Amino acid sequence: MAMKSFEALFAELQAKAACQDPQSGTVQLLEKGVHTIGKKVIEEAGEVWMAAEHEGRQRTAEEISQLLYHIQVMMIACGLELEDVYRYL
Ligand SMILES: N=c1c2ncn([C@@H]3O[C@H](COP(=O)(O)OP(=O)(O)OP(=O)(O)O)[C@@H](O)[C@H]3O)c2ncn1[C@@H]1O[C@H](COP(=O)(O)O)[C@@H](O)[C@H]1O
Repeated sequence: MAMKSFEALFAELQAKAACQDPQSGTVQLLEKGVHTIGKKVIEEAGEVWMAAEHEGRQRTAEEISQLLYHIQVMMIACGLELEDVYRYL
């Protein structure tokens, strides 16, 4: 399986947002706005917690990937670049 880095996914999502690809789930989610995206972030965070407590390493990794995705969608919805976040790390 081809691995995708956090940075590569972010670049892909920014490109999708820029071209407004109507097939893209990301574009559809961005249209719904920060309130809906925020709910997905919380939902995925809860799923990470539950997986970590009860579902093992692989399910936890999967849920974390979904949380990272939704965090990136939130960043794009807020007009944030990777550097805007990285400067606080
Ligand atoms: N990495 C992801 C990714 N992770 C999670 N998700 C979305 O998050 C959902 C998971 O949420 P849930 O756990 O609630 O599962 P679900 O019940 O299927 O979710 P619902 O759609 O019903 O809310 C998935 O169904 C996807 O819609 C993702 N959607 C897209 N990507 C990647 O983003 C890129 C752009 O995708 P598109 O915008 O769809 O072209 C591609 O590289 C994709 O692989």
